[in-house]
Amino acid sequence: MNIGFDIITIFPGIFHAYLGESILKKALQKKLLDVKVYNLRDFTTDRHKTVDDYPYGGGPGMVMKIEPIYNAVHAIKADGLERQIVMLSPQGKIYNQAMAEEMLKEKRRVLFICGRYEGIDERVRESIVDEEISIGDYVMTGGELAALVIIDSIARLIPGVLGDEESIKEESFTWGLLDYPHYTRPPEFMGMKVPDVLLSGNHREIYKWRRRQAIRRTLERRPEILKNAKLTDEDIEILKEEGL
Ligand SMILES: Nc1nonc1C(=O)N[C@@H]1CC[C@H](O)C1
Repeated sequence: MNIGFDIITIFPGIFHAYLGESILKKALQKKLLDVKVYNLRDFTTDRHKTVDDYPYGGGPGMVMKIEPIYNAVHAIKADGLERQIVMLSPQGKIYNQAMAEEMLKEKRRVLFICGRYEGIDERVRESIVDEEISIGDYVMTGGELAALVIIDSIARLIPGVLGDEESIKEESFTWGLLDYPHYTRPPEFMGMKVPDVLLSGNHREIYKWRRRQAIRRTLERRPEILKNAKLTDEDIEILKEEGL
């Protein structure tokens, strides 16, 4: 059984739009993953379907109420499946590829609580949430994009979702490095030529060139991630040649 996602949001259409296209649409059709989207307003009890209210203590904006979220989580969990309940917020652990791989490996269903407004009543964090995740140090209008980023980056790791499983093995962060440069036809465009080695058909030389480019690019742009990279002795030689 593959990983599954439940999503609590006041904007279900955001998910239907993104998950209704391309690779993820096909993956859902092939049941390589499962995503259920719940409209938080369906778990309110008043005729206005209220999900937010004014903040105690005053201040700008509105705060998401705990009762609808509690009702939604309680109803979703009634199927008895074990879930990791994740709240998306800028105060969470910064998301990365290692977390994507870990969540996939755990295969535990993930329930996303997507915030809106100024934020969510703190008692949700205290009594319902297992983990808080942020996709970066910036503030969005809602947590929906964060949930989609996590779903997308995990789904593409599921065998059979991408056409070519090889691409996962050699991409940014899988080596623990930034990606190498990619080229396709034409071989020359406005005087810019494709590196000869890529036209040589020599797979060993092409691999070495790509590895060198990935190391060089990582050194230039993100030297801090080198310390966690899975470097071979040959890589160490390249680093020395690159002056490190
Ligand atoms: N960065 C992030 N990573 O995950 N979520 C966010 C994020 O900005 N959330 C918004 C904050 C207020 C609003 O409720 C939703």
